[in-house]
Amino acid sequence: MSSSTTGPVVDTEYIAEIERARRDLRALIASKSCAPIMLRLAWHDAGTYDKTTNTGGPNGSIRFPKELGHSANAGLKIAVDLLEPIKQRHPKITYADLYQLAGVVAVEVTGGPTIDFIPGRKDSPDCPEEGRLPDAKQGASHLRDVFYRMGLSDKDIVALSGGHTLGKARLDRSGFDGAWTKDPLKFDNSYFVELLKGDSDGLLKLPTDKVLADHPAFRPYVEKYAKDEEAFFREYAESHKKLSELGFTPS
Ligand SMILES: C=CC1=C(C)/C(=C/c2[nH]c(Cc3[nH]c(Cc4[nH]c(OC(C)(C)C)c(C)c4C=C)c(C)c3CCC(=O)O)c(CCC(=O)O)c2C)NC1=O
Ligand SMILES: [Fe+3]
Repeated sequence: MSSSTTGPVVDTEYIAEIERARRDLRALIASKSCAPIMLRLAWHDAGTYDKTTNTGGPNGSIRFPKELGHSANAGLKIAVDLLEPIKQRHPKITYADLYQLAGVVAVEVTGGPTIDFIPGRKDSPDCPEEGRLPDAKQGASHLRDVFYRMGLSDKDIVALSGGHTLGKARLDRSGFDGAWTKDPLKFDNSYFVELLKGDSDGLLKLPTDKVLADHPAFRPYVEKYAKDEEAFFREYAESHKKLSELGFTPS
């Protein structure tokens, strides 16, 4: 059976290859300062998961032009193309594993928490329909619809949104502009500190960011993470692992 149906055989050689790819990813991310877009790529591959149909999720399908063409994925071909040479150097590693490993490394090399990574995701030949990722212009019920569909919780919504500590929005991609934090290449809890400050000094807040501070179900987590970076790191690492393993049963 090919790995496309049963997934890769995760033997000692595959695990050794993963560690070699992890080193290549550290070098790539350091040389290109591309941690934010790598984290966004990992999320956008995983964030299409539907627990009811067990479709979508971290399966490498975002590499196909059809899914890259979805409006929420604008700009992500840059990340896919940056990773292709690493895929060629480590052909046994599935795209699904490579993209999630890139997201884990992106968080770690920018000062964020260590995230447990279990390999073995298989690549899918199928792309999910457009519209499964959240729309930044909507509010709490939309966020919950999307994240609950993935099998994630209110806590996951807030913790994962903390990933906006990295990177920036670009007008030509999403229509939004600017960074969420003062240091977009540092993974820390400043996203939550800025959220509680309200609109200030030219930093970005999407409608889906603002709702985290306004909605009673989300605000307690925002306050917790703004006050206690270790708690944010701990709970972010749990949510990141959960999202990166949607639909995947680590063996
Ligand atoms: C919770 C809802 C949510 C929404 C609606 C969202 C939307 C969103 N996220 C980003 C960029 C964006 N997003 C992210 C991490 C990210 N993104 C993301 O939402 C998903 C995937 C579920 C949509 C999750 C769950 C995570 C968590 C780590 C990074 C690191 C960057 C900066 C990328 C860069 O600098 O190039 C943009 C700007 C795209 C651009 O202009 O290049 C937008 C519009 N991000 C959100 O969190
Ligand atoms: Fe985002």
